[in-house]
This record gives sequence, C-alpha cells and structure tokens, in this order.
Amino acid sequence: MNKIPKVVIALGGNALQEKGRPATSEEQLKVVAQTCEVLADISSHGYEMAIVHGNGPQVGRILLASEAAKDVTPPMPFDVCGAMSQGYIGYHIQQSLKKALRMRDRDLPVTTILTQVAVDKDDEAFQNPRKPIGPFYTEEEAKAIAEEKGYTMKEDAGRGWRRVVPSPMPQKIVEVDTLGRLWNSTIVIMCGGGGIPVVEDGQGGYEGVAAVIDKDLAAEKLAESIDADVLLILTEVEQVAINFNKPDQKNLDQLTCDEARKYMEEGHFAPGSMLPKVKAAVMFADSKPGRKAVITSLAQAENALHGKTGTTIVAKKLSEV
Ligand SMILES: Nc1ncnc2c1ncn2[C@@H]1O[C@H](COP(=O)(O)OP(=O)(O)O)[C@@H](O)[C@H]1O
Ligand SMILES: NC(=O)OP(=O)(O)O
Repeated sequence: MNKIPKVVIALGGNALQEKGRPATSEEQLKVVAQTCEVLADISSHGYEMAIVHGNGPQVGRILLASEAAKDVTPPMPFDVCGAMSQGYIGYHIQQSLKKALRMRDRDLPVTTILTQVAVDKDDEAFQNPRKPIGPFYTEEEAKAIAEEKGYTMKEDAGRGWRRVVPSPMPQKIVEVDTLGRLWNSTIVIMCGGGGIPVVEDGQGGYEGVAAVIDKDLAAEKLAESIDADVLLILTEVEQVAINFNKPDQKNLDQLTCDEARKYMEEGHFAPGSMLPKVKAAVMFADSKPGRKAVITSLAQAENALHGKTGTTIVAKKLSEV
C-alpha cells in the first residue's frame, strides 16, 4: 500500500487577512474561509496535514488593545496575547475547514492544539528584536511611537514601519506528542504564531516570555519532529526569486540547499519576509534524505505539491542523487 504523504502547511499573512489594514474578525473569517477551500482540496487529494499559521498582525492588535485598556483592566502579558491569537485564529480555521471538508463529503475531525514552543532564554534575539508585528506606520508615526512607548520600530521589507520584538529560534515543541497521537485521524492546527514562547522554569515546567517566534521556523521544527514528508510554505508569491523586484528578477523552480545557502549569503531574500522561509526550507530539506520543502502561493498550493510550479527545495537535485 502507498504511504500517505504527511505535509506540514505554514500559512502566510495573506491566508488570514487582506493586505493593507487590520481586519475585523468578520473580515478575517471571510479570508480564512477561502483559504480553507484550498486546504480541504489538499486533504481530499490524499494528504495528511497539520496546519501552522502566522499571527504578526493579530498579536500586535491584541497587545495594542490590551495597552489601550490599561486604565480599565490590567494589560495582558505578551505570552498570553500570543495564546489569545492562537485561540481565535484556530477557531476561525476549525469552523471554516470543517465546513469546506463537509462540502467535499469528508467528515474529518479538525482541532487546534494550543502550543507552547520552548526557546533558549539566552538566545541572542532577546537583545536584538527583529520580528515585525502589528500594523504598518509611516516613518514619522513610527518615530513618535518609539519615543512615546519605548518600542523598537523598524522598516519592514519596503512595506512601511512596524514594531519589532525578539524572535528566538524554536528549540522544542512542548505539545508535539499530542500531534503524534492525532495525526492519522485528525487535521491539527498547531504552533500558531510560531507557538507561545516559553523557557524552562528550572522546576520541571515552563514559563512564558515576551517574544514572537517565526511561524515558518516553528513549522519546520514541527515537520521534523513528526517526520513529515513535505513542508509546504504558503505566501503571496508563486515562486522564490533571485534579484527580487529588479529588472533581472529570476524565479526559481528548484533549489538545492547549497544553492539556497549561497543566495542567502548574497542577500537575495529579505529578512523578516522571504529569508526565514528559505532558512526553514533548507533546514527541513537537509534534515533527512527524501524530505522536501515547497514555497509557493496559496492559490498554487496543489499544483506546487505536484511539482508543477512553486519553488521546491531539496538536499540534492535528482540528477545528483
Ligand atoms: N527573493 C524573494 N523572492 C520572492 N519574494 C520575496 C523575496 N524577497 C522578499 N520577498 C517578499 O516576501 C514576501 C513574503 O513574506 P511575508 O509577506 O512576510 O510572508 P507571509 O506570507 O508569511 O506573511 C513575498 O510576498 C515577497 O513580497
Ligand atoms: N509568528 C509569525 O511568524 O507571524 P507572521 O507570519 O504573521 O509574521
């Protein structure tokens, strides 16, 4: 009997919200419903899957709301805001995916696992905040916010200014065993927003820290931990490119890990956007023979899984194996 391929899918920002402005809950649900049509198709075509999603705009919004209400109710700590973002995004995906599956006569259970991801408390990221969250601002607005609130604000890949927070590397997914038990029977949404960042408390438990883990790197850690076959990273662009947005832009169909590392060193992938995706793809493709990572757009997800488009990252080209 053929083995059912296991795929971990990382959903980019455009799978949850339309570009440009913070979405209301109703607007997010509409976009998520369209995304879930794609996910249900992938499931119908015989893949077992786990879903990871981002939370940059959502966690930023929860933090802003919590701070704005500080005279009425005490602000929520950062890790709790991350947990809240996992909760409401997971809820939207659960509701929409279940419906999309039923429309295809598939009555699979769909569930969200609130996930803690352990990080190293000495990770250099705590001294060097780099992860953009929340809304976009003009340079002038950003400087005023930095002055008033003491936030670190940075330009985000040519798209505007945003608050940046520490983004440590994911080391261990605390709830991974639960996925191991559910994998064959249930579509699981986990590691949302990269997971709730926690550190060991020295007494056999964990405590939350103020950070946002990159969801593509958390998806990679998850894919390795549960021995997935494919890491599918869905974003806005159909393919990864070198010389991106320049007259000599070249889209890439296939990329070996060595080629990807060379292009990373040459600076082809923007930090905070494409760079973590390519990093995650290389880590996964390099972790065990036969594993591959695919980066493509939501609309082309199925075609890319079948090798018809997207950028596939492999340890070695077929001709070199
Ligand atoms: N070399 C590159 N090739 C393709 N896209 C790139 C490249 N460098 C930067 N990008 C940009 O990165 C974006 C993906 O990052 P981002 O929007 O932050 O991710 P997410 O989909 O996870 O929210 C693409 O839509 C594209 O605009
Ligand atoms: N946590 C995270 O990586 O979120 P975004 O994908 O929204 O940036």
